[in-house]
Amino acid sequence: MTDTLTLTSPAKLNLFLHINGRRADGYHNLQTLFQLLDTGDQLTFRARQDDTITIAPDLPGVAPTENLIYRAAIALQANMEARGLPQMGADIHLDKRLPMGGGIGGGSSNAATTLIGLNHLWRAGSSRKALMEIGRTLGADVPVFVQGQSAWAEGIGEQLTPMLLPEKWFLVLCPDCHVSTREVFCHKDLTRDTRPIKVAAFSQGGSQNDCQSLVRSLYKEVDKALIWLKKFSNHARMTGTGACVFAAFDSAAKAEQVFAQRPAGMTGFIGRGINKAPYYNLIPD
Ligand SMILES: C[C@@](CO)(OP(=O)(O)O)[C@H](O)COP(=O)(O)OP(=O)(O)OC[C@H]1O[C@@H](n2ccc(N)nc2=O)[C@H](O)[C@@H]1O
Ligand SMILES: Nc1ncnc2c1ncn2[C@@H]1O[C@H](COP(=O)(O)OP(=O)(O)O)[C@@H](O)[C@H]1O
Repeated sequence: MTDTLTLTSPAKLNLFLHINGRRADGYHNLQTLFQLLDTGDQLTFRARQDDTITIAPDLPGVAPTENLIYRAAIALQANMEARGLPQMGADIHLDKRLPMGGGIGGGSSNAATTLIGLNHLWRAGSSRKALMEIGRTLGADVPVFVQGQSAWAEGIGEQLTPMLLPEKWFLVLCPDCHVSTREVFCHKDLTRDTRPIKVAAFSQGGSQNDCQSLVRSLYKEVDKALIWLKKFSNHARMTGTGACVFAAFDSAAKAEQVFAQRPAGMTGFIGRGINKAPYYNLIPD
């Protein structure tokens, strides 16, 4: 076993997102289908013999101790301490490729990849389930990335059923605006009373993103991107609480052909849907 490890931290899309109600603690019960993508950030972990955690480079607008990578490393250290295991540290390099705050889960994915990578490097011996529990304390979307499989999710996103989805090619557009997840969930006009559906209803086309109409009305950039993408796909949709929007295609060539025609100044990427994250086999079940 070496003391350096490089992992891809994948993006996700919410193929649909239904909000079924608000809980007493303010969080929302939802149903969603998480599709993992092969596109992601690159994280390199180098083990240290002392207990220091360093992360380079800094993320613009994120205090070093608020970086989800740091918070994940500290949470794993605390868990190891509670289990009487020796403390170790790490120098972590982040090659950030995914846009932040776009509803593609980059921060949550970075946290999950850190838990998995450091669990391996530090020989912490935690199970997938135990790491998912730690992940839950860091954010609603972290457990699905720790589980490392495309999945149907309920509850606040933590009740997960792995799904085998067709591995399509997704064109993702990233409108130039930052949508706060919290702002959307707190908004008085958010649709939050969608009736729960069964998994099969999704494949019959009975689904939507309940945040989409609200976010379109608040952010004209999202509205414009969706209007444009709908010219090429009837199923173009927003992911999570936005701002990114996506459409699925049967081939890379078709996705690239559409992407090449994108409006001037519009950024985005093409990613292949994957059913398992690249680091899936790093943790024993
Ligand atoms: C709704 C999703 C769909 O994937 O949106 P995106 O963030 O990906 O856009 C996620 O579950 C978000 O997960 P995550 O981004 O980890 O959310 P958290 O940090 O746990 O919560 C941010 C804020 O969103 C609200 N929140 C989040 C999840 C949830 N089920 N109900 C909520 O009400 C809460 O106000 C919370 O303070
Ligand atoms: N390592 C990280 N990568 C991305 N965002 C991070 C990270 N650590 C903290 N954040 C914060 O989390 C927010 C949400 O990030 P991200 O998961 O990329 O978006 P979303 O939840 O919309 O999919 C960011 O705007 C940023 O302030």
